[in-house]
Amino acid sequence: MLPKINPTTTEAWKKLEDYFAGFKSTQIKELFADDTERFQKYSLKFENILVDVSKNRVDDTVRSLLVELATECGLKESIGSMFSGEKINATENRAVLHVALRNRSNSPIMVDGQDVMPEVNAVLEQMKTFSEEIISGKWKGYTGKSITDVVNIGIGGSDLGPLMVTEALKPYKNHLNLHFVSNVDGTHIAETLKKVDPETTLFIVASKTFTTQETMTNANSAKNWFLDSAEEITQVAKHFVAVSTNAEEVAKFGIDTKNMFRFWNWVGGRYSLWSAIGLSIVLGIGYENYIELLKGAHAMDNHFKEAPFDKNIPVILALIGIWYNNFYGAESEAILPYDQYMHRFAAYFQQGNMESNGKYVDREGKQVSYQTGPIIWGEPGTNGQHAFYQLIHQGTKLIPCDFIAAAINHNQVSDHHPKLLANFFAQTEAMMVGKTEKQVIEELIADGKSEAEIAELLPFKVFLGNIPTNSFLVKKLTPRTLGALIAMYEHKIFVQGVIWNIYSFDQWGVQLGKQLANRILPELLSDDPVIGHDSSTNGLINAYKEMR
Ligand SMILES: O=P(O)(O)OC[C@H]1O[C@@H](O)[C@H](O)[C@@H](O)[C@@H]1O
Repeated sequence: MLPKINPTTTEAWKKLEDYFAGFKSTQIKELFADDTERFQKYSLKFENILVDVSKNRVDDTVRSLLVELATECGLKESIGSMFSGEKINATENRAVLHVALRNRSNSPIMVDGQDVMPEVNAVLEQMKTFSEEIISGKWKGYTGKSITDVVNIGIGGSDLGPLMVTEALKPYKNHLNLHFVSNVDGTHIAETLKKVDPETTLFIVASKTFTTQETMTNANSAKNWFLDSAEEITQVAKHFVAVSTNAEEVAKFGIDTKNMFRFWNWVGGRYSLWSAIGLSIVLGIGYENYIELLKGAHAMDNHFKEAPFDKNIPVILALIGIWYNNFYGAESEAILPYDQYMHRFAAYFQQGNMESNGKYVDREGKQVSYQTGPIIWGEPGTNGQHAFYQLIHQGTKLIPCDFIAAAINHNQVSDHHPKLLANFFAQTEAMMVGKTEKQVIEELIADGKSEAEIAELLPFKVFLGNIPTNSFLVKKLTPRTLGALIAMYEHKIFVQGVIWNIYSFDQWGVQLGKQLANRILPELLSDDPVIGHDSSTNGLINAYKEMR
């Protein structure tokens, strides 16, 4: 079980607070000036991934106190508890074992006295056989044609993971066209159905619970659309498969449970791309590439389990995040991949982080007195540079940024890649060094500005700098590398949750909106005026009824 330690009561927290008082205005560039070895000391290597954390407001004392904090908060024991299948998701009484799904060394992992690995491997085998039939064209639709298009219908973790990964690994894609439908807005399914042919389309209904309103609504609409052409209900079996933990609901929907790929309640929705929820990934890039993704994640799992905290990449990243979140008061973190294929990566970890660590109640059931999970956001570079970087450089908020790029681009188009990377390196440097008054004056003189003009423009052109960044430079974005990167961020989230003394694997916060929507839906369908809510909600609903 996870310990219940309020981090602010630890010795390390108090030492960090004391140290922070004297350290807080330290400039990162001064830390470099004081130590020519800083890059070597503050960068870590994992396979083909270089993680440079040297451009942070962290010195040796901060790093060792943060490591002390992790130790005092019982991180070592907590990692052991997760990997050994203890029910660390206490509010749902479940183990947390996405690591078992990618446990390529196959060592036994026990839940309730039973090794889960044989079942994990059996589902992988089922995914392999099925995907080979679809990809090779052996699997035929109801008119005898092979499948050309796959539509994944899911939302949240049952959508974002497969979508992000299949976009990131597009260079590994086969001939199948992948589509993802998540939003209950009819536009999403309608626009997708315009692009596909019922004779050659496979629908994957991906839902852990198989009760999610959006997914079931989209799945029913897809089934009705299909039956408009196919007419025979038995033909659904050739075009609809399910991925779920809920066999009963799958059968009720009309999908034969032999066309169901199962997973288990110890897989959290936002950690499920490693489970059968990854079926659309397997179909899109082939089984072997999917296994490479799992292997990369497994290698990162082993690093996380075994490396000492001061050399442990997810641990160091988590601790640096806590330093900014809890001591500097930073409210958000930006994830900025300089890789167009990774354009959904920030969105994916927005759910990963914010659903996991967006909690105000600690593991004792008490309201916390300190900040927990940060707001996560981001877009691919260089687009962000021409949109929101202004605020990062010269706004009033501290935004620590993660920069991710590959040394080798999958598309070697003239000099695009050196230009992309020049921007990557330039931004992390600019964020750290800023631009002093002296530099601005020199530039303005060189531009031929008068003294009066210089005095007027000067304050607007100064950059304070000292904005912290982590840089992740990978050799090439392969399935294995992507797997390792995803696992790295997952474990960072876990470490932070352990230290903040919260439960990272439930998501009760999404329930209230669902409950209220279920109450309002029948009100929208009737013609009677609505009076049971506050005056704003009543007013909006009644106005909607008049407008429609
Ligand atoms: O896979 P399901 O059961 O349809 O759930 C989809 C999503 O539903 C949301 O309500 C949950 O907050 C997510 O964690 C989950 O991924």
